[in-house]
Amino acid sequence: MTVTRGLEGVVATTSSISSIIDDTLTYVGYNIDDLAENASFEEVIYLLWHRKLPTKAQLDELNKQLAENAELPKEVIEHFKLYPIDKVHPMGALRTAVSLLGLYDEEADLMDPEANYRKAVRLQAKMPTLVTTFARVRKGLEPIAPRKDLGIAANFLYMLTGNEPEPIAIEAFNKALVLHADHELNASTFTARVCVATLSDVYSGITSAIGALKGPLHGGANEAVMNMLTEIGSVDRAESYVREKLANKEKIMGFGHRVYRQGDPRAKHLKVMSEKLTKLTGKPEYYEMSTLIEGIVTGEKNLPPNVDFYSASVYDSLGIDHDLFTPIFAVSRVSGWLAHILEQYENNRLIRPRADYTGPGMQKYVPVELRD
Ligand SMILES: CC(=O)SCCNC(=O)CCNC(=O)[C@H](O)C(C)(C)COP(=O)(O)OP(=O)(O)OC[C@H]1O[C@@H](n2cnc3c(N)ncnc32)[C@H](O)[C@@H]1OP(=O)(O)O
Ligand SMILES: O=C([O-])CC(=O)C(=O)O
Repeated sequence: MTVTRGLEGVVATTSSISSIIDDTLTYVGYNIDDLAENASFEEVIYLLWHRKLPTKAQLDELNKQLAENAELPKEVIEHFKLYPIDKVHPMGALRTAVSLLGLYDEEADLMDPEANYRKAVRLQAKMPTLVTTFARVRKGLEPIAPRKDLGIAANFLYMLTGNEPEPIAIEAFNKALVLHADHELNASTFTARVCVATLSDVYSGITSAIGALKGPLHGGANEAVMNMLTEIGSVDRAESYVREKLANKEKIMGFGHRVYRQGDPRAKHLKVMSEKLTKLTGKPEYYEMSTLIEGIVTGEKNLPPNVDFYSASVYDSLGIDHDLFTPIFAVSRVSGWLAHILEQYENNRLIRPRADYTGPGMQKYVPVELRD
């Protein structure tokens, strides 16, 4: 048996959702650069789920469905209040809450394609509300209900604070949502597909995917980047900090990628937003620190920044708590996970690879009282 560690380079499925070819990322053939500059997150959701951009009427209909489904069952809000709030990471809360949502969805185990699509709409609609509601409940604040007249980016920021966000904040947040929406067969998407390939339900698939995204080698890296910037604290400390880490063979969060070699095409959009927003909010040092770190890591290790690196200072500039960064990734990526889950159901085969056994050879069972 040949083992490919971490399944690097292994092609495990066909998919018509997104592609990474020669370091270029496309969603259904649309270059991510084009989408980041021009598209709303809702248009991208439609694109991923239907493999075409919506007409105005189709987009209006999707927006209406999302708005109608954004409120949470009151039981889920009450459940948040039972969590050991000061010990719970919001990704753990989100993973649990999505699983709980499944219990209140009468169609949870209904397997026909229309029912699965309806569940996709309901889950996508509720993800921002789950994150913002938990963020408020844990601070002892009243949850703020979603508004029907706001898109997902504006609504998220509104539900978090109760204030209507500035246009620049909506633009930045929408761009981040567009950039994180899908990424071929990344670890969390693969997890979702493995789960539903057993013909398990959509909620189980998304719950599993959230668990995989949480890790710091994947979506959890954006929070880890912010922790690093906070720990460094000032621009003059950045160089020695990073050089010491590299000398100790420690990883610098937000750098490197399993697939990209020349660089992650999403990072440059977030870098531009980070420069703009950190200046506007009077915290340019986070951008300056980031560019300095980028120069060192790229120079020393030839590792360019990935999507998580500049998203950290963007979200921080928007006044968002650092442990909500990865849940925000999930608010966006759930669109891709759902697209992949629906695609998996359409042409399903159980995903079950093999392991090359390296344990002991055949052994004889010895009763417990005779064992040394
Ligand atoms: C949305 C996303 O999921 S994007 C990725 C987010 N994750 C991070 O930013 C965490 C930091 N980055 C990493 O851990 C890795 O680059 C990964 C997990 C993203 C990709 O990893 P892989 O392709 O498996 O590379 P692997 O971890 O085997 O590293 C290969 C070599 O590069 C080094 N390397 C990789 N990333 C980094 C890094 N961020 N900092 C320093 N060195 C690194 C490794 O130490 C290793 O060196 P060695 O060969 O001397 O032992
Ligand atoms: O593709 C990957 O391995 C990780 C990544 O960048 C993503 O999920 O956006």
